[in-house]
Amino acid sequence: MSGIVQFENVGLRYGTGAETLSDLSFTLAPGGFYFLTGPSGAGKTSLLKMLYLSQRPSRGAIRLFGEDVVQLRRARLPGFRRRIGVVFQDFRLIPHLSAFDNIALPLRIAGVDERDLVTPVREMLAWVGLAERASAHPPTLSGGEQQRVAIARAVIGRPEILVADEPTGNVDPEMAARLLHLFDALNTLGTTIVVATHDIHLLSRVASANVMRLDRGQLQDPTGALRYPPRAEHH
Ligand SMILES: Nc1ncnc2c1ncn2[C@@H]1O[C@H](COP(=O)(O)OP(=O)(O)OP(=O)(O)O)[C@@H](O)[C@H]1O
Repeated sequence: MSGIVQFENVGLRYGTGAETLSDLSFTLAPGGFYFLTGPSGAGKTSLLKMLYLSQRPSRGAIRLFGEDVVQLRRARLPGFRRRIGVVFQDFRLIPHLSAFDNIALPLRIAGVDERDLVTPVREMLAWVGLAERASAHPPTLSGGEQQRVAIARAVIGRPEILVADEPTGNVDPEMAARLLHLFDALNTLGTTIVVATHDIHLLSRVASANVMRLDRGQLQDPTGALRYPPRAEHH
């Protein structure tokens, strides 16, 4: 079955304790919008880490873009990671770079000419409501402002997959709706979106979204829609 992300019987165990995640089997369709929800400690962040290749599973198979990534050679990891935008729960901004330069980073790494990156970075700053804060450094920004810089940095390179861990945890409901609209717009352009959130109000805001629910380390998928998606969505 074709999917941009495929998990098959994936389990994750930290150390020698019980499995944190067990028997995860699901397929994400290219161009889909997915929410990952579940109680605190259910394993949402752990699942996302395996998805963006910062954590190997203890068992099972993971394929991204049709390729097995569990046995991937280290040298090939950066090539895969470039195709995935990540909004980390703790932002991971570079403190000595301005908001502008943090957001420009993926474009600079991709070799985009300096003249060509000013407009997209400024547009992205405006999108997340930080046009006036372009030269501010992360330590001088509020939590919500840092979160918005992190989101702008994750989406500016138009990644094929966007993974966001609680991306609206530090902003008010109005800004949360605006950020979700940004994800929706990116989704319309073809990016597959995976958003982990506690916030059940967010879930109803994207009409086409699928909801994946984690509980005690297992994915609740009563309809089987995740394991056997009806078809890829086209926009
Ligand atoms: N690096 C690690 N080493 C050991 N245990 C870990 C590690 N990371 C997470 N855990 C444990 O795995 C479980 C799931 O954590 P995880 O952060 O994935 O949950 P979560 O659903 O994202 O929670 P939250 O919504 O509170 O962020 C927790 O019991 C946590 O203590």
